[in-house]
Amino acid sequence: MKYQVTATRTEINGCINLPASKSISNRVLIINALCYNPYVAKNLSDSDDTRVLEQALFSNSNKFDIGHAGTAMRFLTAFLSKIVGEWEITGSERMKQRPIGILVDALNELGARIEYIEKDGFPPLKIFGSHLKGKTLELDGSISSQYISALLLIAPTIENGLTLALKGEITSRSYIELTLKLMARFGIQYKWEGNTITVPEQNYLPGEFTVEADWSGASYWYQMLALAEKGEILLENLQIDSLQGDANIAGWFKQLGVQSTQKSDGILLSKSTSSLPAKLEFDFIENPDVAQTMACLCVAKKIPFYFSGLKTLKIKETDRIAALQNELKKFGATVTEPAHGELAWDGTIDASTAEKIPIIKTYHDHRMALAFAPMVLAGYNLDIEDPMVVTKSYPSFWEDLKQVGFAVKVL
Ligand SMILES: O=C(O)C1=C[C@@H](OP(=O)(O)O)[C@@H](O)[C@H](O)C1
Ligand SMILES: C=C(OP(=O)(O)O)C(=O)O
Repeated sequence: MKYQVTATRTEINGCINLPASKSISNRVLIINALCYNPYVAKNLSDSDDTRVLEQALFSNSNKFDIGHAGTAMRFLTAFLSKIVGEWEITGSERMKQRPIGILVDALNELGARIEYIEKDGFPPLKIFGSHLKGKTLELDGSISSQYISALLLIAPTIENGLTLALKGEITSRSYIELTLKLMARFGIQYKWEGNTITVPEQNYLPGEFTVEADWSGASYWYQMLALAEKGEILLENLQIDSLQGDANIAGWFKQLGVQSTQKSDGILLSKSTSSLPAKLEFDFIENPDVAQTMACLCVAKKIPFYFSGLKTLKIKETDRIAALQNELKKFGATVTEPAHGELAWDGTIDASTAEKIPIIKTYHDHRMALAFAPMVLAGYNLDIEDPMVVTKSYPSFWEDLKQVGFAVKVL
């Protein structure tokens, strides 16, 4: 199936009820399971990634298929390692290509027994859960912060707690901070000094919790407002003062003419008259999930860019570097990869590769659909292939677009 997306006007106005953060939801689900919390978290995400984790945690089976959900795969692997029993976790074909060896080695060192069912270093996994004993582990922090978060979440419940000595350049540090801040909300004490995080053995304190609106999902509305000629969007329940690292984008978008004003019921996005920068440079090491938003925005606005901190993009839902290069070419933009983890564009549009109605491939990656659809506000007509990929993080995206006046037609 394809969607044909068209902007019926160049102004957008409306109130958007954003999805809840799947990153927060999935951490709270694990914490609640670890402390038998009698309170169900409020405003849990309705995304696929949260649904699969919730289903696994409340299932009577010992075999789980978590589809495309990276956090569910990593967090559940750590969680099941300390639950006595035999478990199997698998996922989508892509999940079977996303590495998990660093986490598996760490858990095996703590006393679990995890075996690879197909290929060494990758899901699916067979887990023989047992009593884990904590120690100091050296861990490569440069591949995915999700391994670190997975270990931290179970750390207080392991005999003697856990100390992680992180090696290499730490990627997605804001997500490690998110994990620790949420653990602290449930009573956990920890120390983070230099590259060493120590979590003593202790009990999580059950309690009530409400999940925040999703800042990565908000990025598409910032992008739309930056592209629209006029308009105002209220992002309901979104808070500038957030646990999520992607709240950084409120600052980034100032230079792109989008103003964020905190209101009692959310953040009001409005247009300011500031002139656009001649070139944009961003480091995505803390914010990998908004790289596609910014790349599509720059091409639509014809702003040359140099992006760094993108090394982990090749092992996400798809190889996002290649996916961006392939699809932005359909707009005439040749985006280069000057070095591993970098993307650059000189602002040139090559008419010979620009397509009249680009048909955007989504590669099983929600963020390809979410980041490309807003480009229609720059005057393009687009077709988006396999548009329901958005349910991984933002199930109501197409409905929200229609609500503010976009035409979305099934082809
Ligand atoms: O912990 C999390 O909730 C996440 C961490 C990040 O992954 P990496 O640490 O693999 O970069 C991010 O890209 C992902 O969408 C969610
Ligand atoms: C990378 C993402 O998710 P995950 O790694 O949890 O599959 C994402 O949502 O952009």
